[in-house]
Amino acid sequence: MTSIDVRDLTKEYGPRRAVDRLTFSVRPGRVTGFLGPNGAGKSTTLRLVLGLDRPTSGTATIGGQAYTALRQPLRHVGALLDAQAAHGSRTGRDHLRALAASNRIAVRRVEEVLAETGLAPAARRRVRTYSLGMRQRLGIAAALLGDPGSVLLDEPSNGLDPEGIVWIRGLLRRLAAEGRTVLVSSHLMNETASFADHLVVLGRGRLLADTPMRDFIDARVRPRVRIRTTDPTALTSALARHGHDAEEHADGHWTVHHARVDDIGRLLSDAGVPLLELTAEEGTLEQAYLDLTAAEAEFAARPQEA
Ligand SMILES: Nc1ncnc2c1ncn2[C@@H]1O[C@H](COP(=O)(O)OP(=O)(O)OP(=O)(O)O)[C@@H](O)[C@H]1O
Repeated sequence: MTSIDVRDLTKEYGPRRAVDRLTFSVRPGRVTGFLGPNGAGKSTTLRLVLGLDRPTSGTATIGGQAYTALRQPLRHVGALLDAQAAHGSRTGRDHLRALAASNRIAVRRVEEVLAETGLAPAARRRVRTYSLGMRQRLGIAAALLGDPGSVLLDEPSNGLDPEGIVWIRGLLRRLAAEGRTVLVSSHLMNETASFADHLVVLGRGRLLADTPMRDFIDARVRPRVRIRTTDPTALTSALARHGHDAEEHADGHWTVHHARVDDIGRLLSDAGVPLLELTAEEGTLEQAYLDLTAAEAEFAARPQEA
């Protein structure tokens, strides 16, 4: 299966560097979340990978080849960049049939992707009558039409209802499990956390992180433990003996910061503290992402302060 390789990629629009010497690889068999604040350069990078724009310098390849060098590119890479791209006066089925014909894709694939994206009942309707969520599904159907080894999706959950969001999550996981290369940009952290294995994070055109999602979170958010007990005195003294501080909350539960549930559970058990609840509070992707981008903003602000 194919990797997407971005090497020293730079794109300047006049004096503005939208993408700045970016190097990363998107590997097959996992879902890579593509994150970064507004204007970080995600869409520009996707456009460069898809040959829709020319880099100022550097390269972006899919399975070692530039997109523009691929014969029948939809068979190699499927992309959803702009769900509004389909012609409003065509039916969903005709839109996909036209795409299949111009890319020498078997027409049976049209029915397969209509079924896969849940659009079969709406296939005879004109695209202009589609809701935002249906257009999004049509864009995803088009991306899957050529049964591609790589899939690039820009904000695929956009406009989808809760059922659609659950569906896209399963679809992304399945595409990765089939060995495909899956890159998904999103601003929704909870959503990204539900499907991504790996993250590539940009800030002001540069690479801020390229790491497994679990490592990304663990490196930035210290774990906490949530406790409820019938004996707060025994709890706080047992914790204090081991150098832990506990914070009490209005509803009576306690938080031990910077601590692992296994360690706290063991020491409270040894001390005979009666427990009603003992829960690991793992860091979230949102906390870790905000921590990284805040640090980046601080770094950006420093030269101006000097
Ligand atoms: N065609 C263009 N002409 C001039 N500047 C552009 C063009 N396309 C993008 N830019 C600029 O490049 C930078 C990166 O934009 P880009 O759209 O790639 O970011 P993004 O990470 O996708 O943002 P968002 O999350 O808002 O979609 C921004 O400063 C943007 O204004």
